[in-house]
Amino acid sequence: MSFTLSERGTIIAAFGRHYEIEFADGRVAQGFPKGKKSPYAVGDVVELTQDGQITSHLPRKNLLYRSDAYRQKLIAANATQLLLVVATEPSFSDLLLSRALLAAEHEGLRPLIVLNKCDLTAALPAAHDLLAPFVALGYPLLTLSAAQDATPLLPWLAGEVSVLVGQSGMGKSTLTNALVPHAAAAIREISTALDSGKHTTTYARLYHLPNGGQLIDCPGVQVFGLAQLSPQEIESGFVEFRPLMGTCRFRDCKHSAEPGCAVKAALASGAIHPRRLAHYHQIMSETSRR
Ligand SMILES: Nc1nc2c(ncn2[C@@H]2O[C@H](COP(=O)(O)OP(=O)(O)OP(=O)(O)O)[C@@H](O)[C@H]2O)c(=O)[nH]1
Ligand SMILES: [Zn+2]
Repeated sequence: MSFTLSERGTIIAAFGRHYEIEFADGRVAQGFPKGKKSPYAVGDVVELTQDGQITSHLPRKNLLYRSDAYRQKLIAANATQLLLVVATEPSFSDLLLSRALLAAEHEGLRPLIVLNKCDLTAALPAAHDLLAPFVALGYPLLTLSAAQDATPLLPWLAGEVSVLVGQSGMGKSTLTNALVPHAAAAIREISTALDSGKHTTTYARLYHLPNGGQLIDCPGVQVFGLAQLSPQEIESGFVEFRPLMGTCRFRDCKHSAEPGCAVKAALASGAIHPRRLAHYHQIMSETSRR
C-alpha cells in the first residue's frame, strides 16, 4: 500500500498553474495542480501533497468567475463581498458593472461599489451620473481617493473576505497598498519572479488585513463574460426585474417589442432605467449565441 501525506491549506496566490498555499500555522508552500488545467482559485481550501501537488479542493461556498463559450477564468473562491472598483478617470464601463453585479447576485456576494479617485473632481459629476441607476437600486456606493485616504473602506472590510474587481487602472492596487502593509513588496517580489516588468496586476493574491478580514486583489478585467448563467439566472440577477418576473403577457417575453410587457411598462414609469434594460439585452444576446 502506498499513500502520500497531504496537508490542508488555503490558496493565497494564483498565477497560471502556480499557486501559493498558506497553512493554518502561517507557513506558505508552493503548489501546482495535476495535469494541464488550473482548476483552483485564490480562496480555495485545498489538499496539498508533500511534493506540492494539489489534489483537490474542499466544497466551495461560492466561486466567482467569468466565462465565454470556450473557457472559464476563475477569480476567487469562498469570498463574502465584492468590491466593484470604478474611478472618475479613466471613465469606466457601466455595462461591466452590471455584469459584475450579476455575478455577485448569483454567487451570493455582498456588493459594494467603490468610486475611486474622487480627488479628480472635474470628472466626479459624470461618474456619479453613470452610477445613479445602481445607487437607485440600493447598491451601496463608497466614494474615496485611494491615493489620499483609503480608510473609509476599513469598516466595510472587517470580518469579510473581499474581492477587488474592476477595469485596469481604476486603482485596485493603490487601494491594496494603502490597506495592507507590505503589499507593495509582495507584488514587486512576484513581478520580478515572473519577469513581467509591468505595473499592472497579472495575478490574484489574498492579503490578511491588520484589523481582520481578507482582501483579494485580482488582475483588471475588461470583459466579464457570463456564459455560465442561464437566461433565467440573468433575469433574476437584475434585481429590479425580480418583482416583474412572470408578469409579462407572453411567458417567453424578450422585453423588446412584445405587447403587454411588464418590463417595458416599468421602463415607461421610470422603475427600470434604460441603461439597465440595455445591459440586460446585451448580456442576453450573448447567451442566445451559445
Ligand atoms: N488621482 C488619483 N490617482 C489614483 C488614485 N488611485 C490610483 N490612482 C492612479 O491610477 C493609476 C492606476 O492605479 P492602479 O492601482 O495601478 O490600478 P489597478 O486597478 O490596480 O490597475 P491594474 O493593476 O492594471 O488592474 C495609477 O497611476 C495610480 O497612481 C486616486 O485616488 N487618485
Ligand atoms: Zn416583457
